Amino acid sequence: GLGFCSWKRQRKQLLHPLMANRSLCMAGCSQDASYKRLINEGEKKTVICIEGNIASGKTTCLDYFAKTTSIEVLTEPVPKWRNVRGHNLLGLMYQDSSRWGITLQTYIQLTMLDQHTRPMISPLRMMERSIHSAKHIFVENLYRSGRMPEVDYVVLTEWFEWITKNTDVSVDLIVYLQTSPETCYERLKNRCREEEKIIAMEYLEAIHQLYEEWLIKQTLFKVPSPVLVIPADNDMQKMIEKYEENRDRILTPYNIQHCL
Ligand SMILES: Nc1ncnc2c1ncn2[C@@H]1O[C@H](COP(=O)(O)OP(=O)(O)O)[C@@H](O)[C@H]1O
Ligand SMILES: Nc1ccn([C@H]2C[C@H](O)[C@@H](COP(=O)(O)O)O2)c(=O)n1
Repeated sequence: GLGFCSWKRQRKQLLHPLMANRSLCMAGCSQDASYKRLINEGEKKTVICIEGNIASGKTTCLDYFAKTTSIEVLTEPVPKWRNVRGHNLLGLMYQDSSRWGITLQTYIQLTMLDQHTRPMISPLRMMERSIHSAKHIFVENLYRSGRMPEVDYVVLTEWFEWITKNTDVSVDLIVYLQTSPETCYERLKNRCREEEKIIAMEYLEAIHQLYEEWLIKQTLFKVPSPVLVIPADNDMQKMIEKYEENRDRILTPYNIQHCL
């Protein structure tokens, strides 16, 4: 019928050395989500999310693919987070995360929903992060570290669950730029974003641990798609080589490759 992969083919993907383990349930969820999009829009569209710690090189990676392909590239809407009708939510959050963490994350959830659901202008969309990592990494970290009250966490969770059930925020492939927190710390200092000057090594370590639990160990929350892991501690030249080596795997996710 629609040409989706069989379970057998989905499972073969586990054999690729760069692919992180994934549960059987995930494969089903991914199929359902893709199916929903296909029904809704009449043609297959593919969404690839670039994930990784703060300053791991996601924007740089997206810029590279934006320059070398004709796909649609959506960077994280950080400018919006820095200026919501004159309010800098990112700055407020870093000044006082217990007070403003919930405010920032509520707005990030909205802006990521907007990114996921806006009409696609090309058959292939590459996004920086996703509504999934906003919830499973950043909200989770605020809650676990005692900087988000349980009542705020459960309200955000209810919103997130409603969104994932009732809208199409599906993802076909997660590309995880896997870095050490030390590398991110160095890159963060070089990037020198004003609001982030306060970020300590411990914060990057906590985000790193959550990413590893979510995408590598797959023990945190359900992963919404297959995961391609690209070690990303290397210099720019080496990273470009890795992007080229993985170009086909990134731009033609396995479940799409075998079903067209
Ligand atoms: N492979 C790399 N080696 C050294 N510096 C890098 C590399 N990739 C990105 N950078 C630099 O590190 C900083 C963070 O990169 P960026 O792409 O903005 O990360 P992210 O979008 O993940 O936060 C930027 O100043 C960028 O120029
Ligand atoms: N859900 C999120 C997403 C991002 N942030 C913060 C982390 C960074 O300071 C900034 C942008 O992230 P980057 O692209 O540099 O990795 O936004 C957050 O607090 N919550």
